[in-house]
Amino acid sequence: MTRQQLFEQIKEKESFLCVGLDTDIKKIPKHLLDAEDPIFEFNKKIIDATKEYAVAYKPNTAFYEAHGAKGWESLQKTLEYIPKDIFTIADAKRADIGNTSSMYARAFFENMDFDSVTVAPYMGSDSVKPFLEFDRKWVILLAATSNPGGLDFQDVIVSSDGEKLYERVIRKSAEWGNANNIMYVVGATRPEALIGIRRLVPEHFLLIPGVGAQGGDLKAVCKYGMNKHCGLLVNSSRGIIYSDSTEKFAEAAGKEAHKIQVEMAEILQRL
Ligand SMILES: O=c1ccn([C@@H]2O[C@H](COP(=O)(O)O)[C@@H](O)[C@H]2O)c(=O)[nH]1
Repeated sequence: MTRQQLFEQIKEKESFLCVGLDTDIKKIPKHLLDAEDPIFEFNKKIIDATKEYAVAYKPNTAFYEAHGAKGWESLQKTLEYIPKDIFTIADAKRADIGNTSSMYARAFFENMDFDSVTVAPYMGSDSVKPFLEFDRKWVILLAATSNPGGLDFQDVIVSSDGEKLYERVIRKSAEWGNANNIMYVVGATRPEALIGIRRLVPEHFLLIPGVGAQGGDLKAVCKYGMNKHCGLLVNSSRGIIYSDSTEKFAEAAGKEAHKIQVEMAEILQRL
């Protein structure tokens, strides 16, 4: 998917909501467990109930990989079920030496046809560049993550002018691609980081996880992170998909997604 197509989705739906499909077999309603593929059944209903409000879906691959070959199958079926005009993110946090990264890229972009994959930057340019060789595909690079331990390394000062490691990651990696093929992950739990990040990459999309279950604040994220085209995809996983554990789970997820979309529409109108 191109940047322009993503802008159009955001405008049309008045939303920059990404629904996280972190589907945990232990948390899905019991009545689905009799289905042949309970994870896919759950995802189908969540997608049906939220697709009007979402511009992106982000399955975290860990929840599928944990089930081996059957889990990969559930992931593939889920990907195929997502409407084609909605942006898809394989949250896999990959990267390795160059030839291995090429294989990861093929797995998510050729074999599975995701629009994007999350990539860990720690191994540097040759580990990231193979992901950038695919037309209309995106790398979403981890920058300032939402978890408390993110501060352990990402905030270490790496130069005499006070540059932090996550800022170095963004500044350097922005030279490997551009705003049409690189996004950055910034946690909603640290909106203050967005001020400096926007100075480094004013035009790039930012993927923001951490609203909902992790307590991040949507308004603060928008205040510091939005650019004139929006430039944000804000993810909520557990806060939406597990808002109810009864047979009405999908309806509840739809309501939760709608509530966030209404808030987003108000913010977008002020742009
Ligand atoms: O910094 C990061 C990077 C990735 N994630 C992922 O996003 C979702 C968040 O789930 P919630 O249930 O909405 O908390 C999950 O897949 C994480 O692995 C993140 O949270 N923070």
